[in-house]
Amino acid sequence: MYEPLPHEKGFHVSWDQLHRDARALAWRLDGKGPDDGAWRAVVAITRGGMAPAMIVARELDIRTVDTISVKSYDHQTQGAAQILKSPDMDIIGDGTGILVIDDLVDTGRTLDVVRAHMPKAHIATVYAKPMAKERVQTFVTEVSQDTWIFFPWDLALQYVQPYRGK
Ligand SMILES: O=P(O)(O)OC[C@H]1O[C@H](OP(=O)(O)OP(=O)(O)O)[C@H](O)[C@@H]1O
Ligand code: HPA
Ligand SMILES: [Mg+2]
Repeated sequence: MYEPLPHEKGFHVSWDQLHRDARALAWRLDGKGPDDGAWRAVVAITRGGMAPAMIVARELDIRTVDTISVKSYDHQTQGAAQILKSPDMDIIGDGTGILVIDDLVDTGRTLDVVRAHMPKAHIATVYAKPMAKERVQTFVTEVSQDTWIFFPWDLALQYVQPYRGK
């Protein structure tokens, strides 16, 4: 039975930060595709990879965008990763020239499933935890394994008590 990792720290990412970090990811990927440096298509790993994939596709002028739907978590509890929907394999082929984008890699279980589907794809994430960062060819920011990343689509502005007083 899988024991959830102890997430002692929280890393809260705003929309602005996510946008900056996804643009930094695009910058690292620019011109790094096979042959002439171009990428054939972007595949977003839903759902968390969709916003970063859109930003990367926009920056790199990639118009062919598909999705692979993988589910492995219910809130912070991990189960077996399963593919709920595949991309168009006529376009993807073995993955050569395909840029697969996700928001983060944690244990790497999601990417293992994706990699088996597209062995030659280039996998990139915005954030990476040390346990499985080698499963990703390109990422922007590393956070410790005991950090839970909170993405802007899971957050809302709210009042907080000042450190002192009520
Ligand atoms: O490296 P792993 O341990 O597999 O974890 C990383 C994956 O977990 C989250 O997705 P989740 O399954 O929660 O679905 P979501 O993207 O729809 O929120 C996250 O978006 C990554 O895809
Ligand atoms: O740190 C995380 N944040 C959000 N979703 C996740 N899925 C696996 N790890 C994480
Ligand atoms: Mg996900």
